[in-house]
Amino acid sequence: MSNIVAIVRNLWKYYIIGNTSVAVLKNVNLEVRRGEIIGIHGPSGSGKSTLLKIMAGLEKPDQGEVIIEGYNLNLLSEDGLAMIRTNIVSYIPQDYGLIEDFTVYENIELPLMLLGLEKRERHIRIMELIDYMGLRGKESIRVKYLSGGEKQRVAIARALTITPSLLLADEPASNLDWENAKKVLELFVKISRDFNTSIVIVSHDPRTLEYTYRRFEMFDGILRPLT
Ligand SMILES: Nc1ncnc2c1ncn2[C@@H]1O[C@H](COP(=O)(O)OP(=O)(O)OP(=O)(O)O)[C@@H](O)[C@H]1O
Repeated sequence: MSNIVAIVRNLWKYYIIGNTSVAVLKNVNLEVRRGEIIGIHGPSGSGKSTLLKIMAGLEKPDQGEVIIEGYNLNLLSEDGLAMIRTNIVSYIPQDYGLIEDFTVYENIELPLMLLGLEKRERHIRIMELIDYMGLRGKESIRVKYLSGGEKQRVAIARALTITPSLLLADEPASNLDWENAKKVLELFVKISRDFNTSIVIVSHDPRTLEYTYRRFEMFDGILRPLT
């Protein structure tokens, strides 16, 4: 197994805004090592979410490439990209990406159904994750009734159903007060230790960087290491 989980090489992305084409990622390069936590800090609109979505195979770059566990995402079909998302990379969107009317249990169950696990196996895995994330007792509560911190923990539990090599977290602490944000960030540290998962956390809050080992700044589409 290679020590490098992901390589982002010479990545460019443009959006048409009004009548003009605007570069939102400008020659972004990044290597993610196994088991490390990378922090990317930058203001709103600097391109952080766009980078994560491209790394998750949810959007395509205009130039450059992303290689995850040896797979060049540019060369994969839609089925291939779906395989990456169900087996290797988990992306946690800023709005958690949960189904608000479903219970905690049902939200965590969905990806396990996609993986084709039997009901009994699903149950064992769901309860393991519920315990791991400190959500015991909340299984049958609909997500819409949970606090922001609890929703974030359900979103992380769902992302962990596959034990990903790479976990991409978009502003995981931004909707939380700092006490709850710290608990979530400590969980990411625990996950990287327990499963050797590589984690990329993007945030506009510089305090988030305290929980990461290698730090970068994104400004106007340019990614630079922070020293
Ligand atoms: N699908 C899209 N179509 C057009 N423009 C887009 C699209 N997605 C993002 N943008 C623009 O690209 C720029 C970068 O957006 P992005 O969401 O990557 O930034 P961000 O750093 O994650 O900010 P935030 O934290 O506010 O989400 C913004 O100016 C945004 O308006």
